[in-house]
Amino acid sequence: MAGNPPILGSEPGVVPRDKVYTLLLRMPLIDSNGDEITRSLQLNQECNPILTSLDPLSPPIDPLDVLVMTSFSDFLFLSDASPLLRPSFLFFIFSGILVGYLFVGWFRSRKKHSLCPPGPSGVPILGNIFHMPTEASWITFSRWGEIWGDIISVRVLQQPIIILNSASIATEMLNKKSAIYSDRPTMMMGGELAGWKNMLALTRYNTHGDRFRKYRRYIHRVLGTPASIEKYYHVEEEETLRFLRRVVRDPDDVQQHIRKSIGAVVLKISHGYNVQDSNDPFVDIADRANAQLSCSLAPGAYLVDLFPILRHVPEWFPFANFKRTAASWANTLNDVIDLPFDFVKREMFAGTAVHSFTSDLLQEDLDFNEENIVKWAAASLYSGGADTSVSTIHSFFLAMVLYPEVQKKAQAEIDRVVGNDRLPTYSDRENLPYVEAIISEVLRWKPVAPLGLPHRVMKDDVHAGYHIPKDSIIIANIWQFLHDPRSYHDPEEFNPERFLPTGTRAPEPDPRTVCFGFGRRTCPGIHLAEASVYLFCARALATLNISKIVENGVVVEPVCESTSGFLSHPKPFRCNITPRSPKALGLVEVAL
Ligand code: HEM
Repeated sequence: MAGNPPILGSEPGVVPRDKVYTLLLRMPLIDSNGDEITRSLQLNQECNPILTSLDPLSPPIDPLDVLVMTSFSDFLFLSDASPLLRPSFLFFIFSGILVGYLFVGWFRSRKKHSLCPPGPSGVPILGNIFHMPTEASWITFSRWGEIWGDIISVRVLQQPIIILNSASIATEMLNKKSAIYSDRPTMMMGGELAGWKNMLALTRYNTHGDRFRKYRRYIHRVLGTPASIEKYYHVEEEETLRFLRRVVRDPDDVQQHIRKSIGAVVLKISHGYNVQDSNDPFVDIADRANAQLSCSLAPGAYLVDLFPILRHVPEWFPFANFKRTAASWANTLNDVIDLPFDFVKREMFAGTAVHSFTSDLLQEDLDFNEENIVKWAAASLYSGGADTSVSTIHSFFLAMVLYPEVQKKAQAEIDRVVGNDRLPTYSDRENLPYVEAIISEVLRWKPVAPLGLPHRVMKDDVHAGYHIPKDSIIIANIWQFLHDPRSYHDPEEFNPERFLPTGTRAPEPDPRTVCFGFGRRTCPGIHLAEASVYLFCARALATLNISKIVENGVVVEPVCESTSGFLSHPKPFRCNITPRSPKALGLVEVAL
């Protein structure tokens, strides 16, 4: 090979096709004297590397001397001018490396895996990848429980996953040993590429423990006890009233009305922001961001979550749509983080800010880092609080359509305790045990997060005699805990009575011990969620009749299914909603 061939990318037009291909190295190669040897690497037709020194007079360098210093990822491919650089070739090299990597991982993990909990047997290297359900995983995991027991292990590629099918095992493991079970796995698509990793729900406990504790401390100060929620009761009361009014005027879009009102409650608490009646920019963008997060967390939706190495694929690469999607999600996320925060700062500057999570914390003398933590903690409230309570309240409406006798009983209790001259308030709650039992039953019947959020164990552990390898993902099958016939009689049935003790029967377990998660990751919004769900349900029962639609004399059965994402919602269903009486309508229409 004569002379110095041009470096691809700098002069792509003069590349001698099919003769020699030059790749730029991401890092220059340095010899033992610290001198730079070369910035490029060439491949001859047989793909053998030729390294040309920076000094044109010195002979070519033996690649064996220096190639060990590089790795595949150190090469920056600059041209598609040659067959070697075409996507098919890159794909071939890439696949080879991937298979090698997986094989070594599989070989190493094989022995340890034999001590893990039982589970469906997988295939070499890929493990149980083909067993993993993509729809309603909680049902499949429950069925596996019937075969392999309460603690199951599977492996997806090299990733061990432990599935818990018993509430007591989850409590023993995730609550009692929370010091090692509180991390989250890396979520490559949503967390790393789109940037959600800074939200509390995805924050790593292992590597970002300080940040995690600050988030939790700040949120605890504002929402940590039932008493701390009391100062937001007026917000809940106003929003439930707006909600009822919207439902009475437009009963066909109840889910949208719930979403808007719950969004308004959370934004008021997190940023002191008053939501507009329609097309509110903050609610719209936050809902879009939440939908994107939910999409990114759906198991198996993105290959990059299974093959994290794919994150290095450049955006222009064929099949790299996920990179472009992640970039667009990152933009939505930036808006959701920055816009409401900037709003608070503007209001504070103008002296018109009202009390809120963000404005209260910004009163303190915070440095840039602390301010950033407040900003993300406030956004974490919205992302954690909006969709969850919406799903629970929507499930309540579904239950009332399907179980009219339950509705009548609750209305009778409200009429007896509250009367019909006013709406129920928080002070009535302790005198409304049947309404309280309905709320417990909704939380049990259709849990919002059927598999919670995944935990990750930070150390090797032994639990119930099984080896739980460090870095395993732990999935608590909350749906199964709440539908376990060992704890709940006739679990598919919506039956609030199960929570009311009789002379001969103790109440069944309170779903709150599991439906809000475990250990140091337990939902920090539990008291706010409880307050919202209670008031929305009690006031809806006091003022509305919710029933099946009758069309041409035929009763239309509502759809009674749930969506499959990591947050599960009732699928859209039709129902008939009317004011209970002219007096109830008057209470709803009262001026705010
Ligand atoms: C019915 C309503 C709700 C349910 C059933 C629910 C359930 C859950 C569950 C299961 C988790 C995961 C816990 C774990 O990893 O073990 C969680 C986390 C979380 N929830 Fe809730 N939640 C609800 C409402 C709320 C509300 C109203 C807020 C805030 C205003 C909120 C904020 C959060 C946050 C920030 C996390 C992440 C905590 C962390 O990772 O440390 N949630 N929730």
